[in-house]
Amino acid sequence: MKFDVLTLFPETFELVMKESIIGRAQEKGLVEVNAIDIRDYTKDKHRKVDDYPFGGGSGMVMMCQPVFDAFRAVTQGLDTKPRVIFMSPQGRVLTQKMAVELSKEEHLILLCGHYEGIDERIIEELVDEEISIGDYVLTGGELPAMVLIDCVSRLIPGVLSSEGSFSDESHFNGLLEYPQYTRPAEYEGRPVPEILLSGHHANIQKWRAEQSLERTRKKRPDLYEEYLKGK
Ligand SMILES: NC(=O)c1ccc(NC2CCCC2)nc1
Repeated sequence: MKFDVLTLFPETFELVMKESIIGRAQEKGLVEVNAIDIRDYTKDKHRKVDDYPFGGGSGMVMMCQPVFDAFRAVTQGLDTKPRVIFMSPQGRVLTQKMAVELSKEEHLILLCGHYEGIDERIIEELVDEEISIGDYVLTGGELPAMVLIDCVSRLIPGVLSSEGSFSDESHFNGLLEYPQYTRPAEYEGRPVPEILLSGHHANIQKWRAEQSLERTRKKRPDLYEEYLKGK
């Protein structure tokens, strides 16, 4: 899986994306994250990437030319146009289901805006879909892009050592995950639920399924409703 990220802050990506799981996935050649500096594609000597909004208003807007040319540089020579995602508060809110879909793509281009936004013609012409990581506004699309890369990459076979653990994790089966415990069996007088020490795998599985249902009903009644409908 290849992510080409069009951004004004490529170094932020290199820092975060070479760490831990994503870093190891890149070393294994399972994931490739390229940060492309939009500013490298400006045409003027001041490397200008933004300008005042037509019609007035506060803040600056990212201009078309550097983004169009950065996009063309990334896509030239490709026989198919990769899916282009603009990280935006107006986008479809990212869910685990969407992450599973996206993890099946070979190549994604993520566009990170800054300032007050980007020229609408970029969205009309280049963007296939807008994705949001939640209903709040950020100063840039870089953090949302890193969130998307993280939750998509971990679904790619070989990226996580403990594969197959997806079926139980939160949101995978539409429910929240059961509680997790590790050694010691008692910490400052707080015991681990007996059932987990019993070695009865069938009973443990049953207990975990009940816990998932119970905590989803309590913490996320919306998901619980969905889950009951789907049954
Ligand atoms: N909720 C989000 O995923 C999100 C994405 C981008 C953003 N800000 C960017 C969008 C264009 C200029 C700054 N804010 C919020």
